[in-house]
Amino acid sequence: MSEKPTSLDDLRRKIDEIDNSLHDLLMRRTELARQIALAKGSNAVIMRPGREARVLRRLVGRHQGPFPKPVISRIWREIISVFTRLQGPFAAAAFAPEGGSDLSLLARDHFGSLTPITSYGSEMGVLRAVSDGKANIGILPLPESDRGTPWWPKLARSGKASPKIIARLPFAALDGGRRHGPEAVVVSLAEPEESGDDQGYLIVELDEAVSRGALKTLLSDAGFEVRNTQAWVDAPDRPLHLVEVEGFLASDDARVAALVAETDQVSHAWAVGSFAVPLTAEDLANSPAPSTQAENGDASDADAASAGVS
Ligand SMILES: O=C(O)C(=O)C[C@]1(C(=O)O)C=C[C@@H](O)C=C1
Repeated sequence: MSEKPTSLDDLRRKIDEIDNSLHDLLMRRTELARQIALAKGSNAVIMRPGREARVLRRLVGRHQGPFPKPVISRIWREIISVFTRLQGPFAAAAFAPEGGSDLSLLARDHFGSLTPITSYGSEMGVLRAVSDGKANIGILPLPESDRGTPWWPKLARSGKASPKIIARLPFAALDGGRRHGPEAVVVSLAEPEESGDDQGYLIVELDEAVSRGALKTLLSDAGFEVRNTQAWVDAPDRPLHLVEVEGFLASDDARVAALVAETDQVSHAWAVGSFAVPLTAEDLANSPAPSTQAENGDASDADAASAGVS
């Protein structure tokens, strides 16, 4: 004898109960925002990118079932962004040139529906907005995607008003981490924060022409695992190299000072930021879970869920 199906009314009652529980928890979480702001103290940095990455990695890592992981991340990005704004002023400046790649959309996906985002037609405009304190964060194209005059040499300055790279977007792409859309870095006057799986950027100014291979050897002798390098002659006598390295790079990393002190060819070096490594397609793929559609042989919905949303 087949089991009597639960009535639609009963199922909806269960959904109402679950919605109420979720809502109660959200209100309880919100009450903590005020306490968190107090615990940080006045003038503290509100946004903590390392902590945010850890929260998202933990939730995506423990997630089970067909609810798409990129949407789990999206929901928490909304929550975390509201929490950031509940603790103090928080606004973004995004590079969005006319007819070019509009990074304000990427910023909206990551920093939620309510974060004020101002668009700028030039990378320098974004950097200035952050340096002048008009925006807490700036969204810029990946340094390696620069075709004209690159923006990253502007980070090679000392002093407090020089923005640093603190995050990379998208962290959990809605296309399931397949990297089809635009990518960006986030800059801020706040220091980057370790997340447990990071990559760093340093800028190296050389006294003389050094081949890419020789520069890599120099850097690996100084203890860096180099992933990528970009070169730019900022002024006739100022060859700069942007170097992406494995692992977190704090502003006061002793290897950076040692590179200048112990290497004849390097005249200056700056640690210019770090970012939490974004979630990959593998991280964001849903593990197949028993579902009625799958059991009934309707694979299309289950496949769409396991691949993330497109
Ligand atoms: O943990 C903190 O420092 C918080 O402010 C909380 C929280 C969150 O909502 O989880 C919000 C903003 C921070 O960037 C990181 C995390």
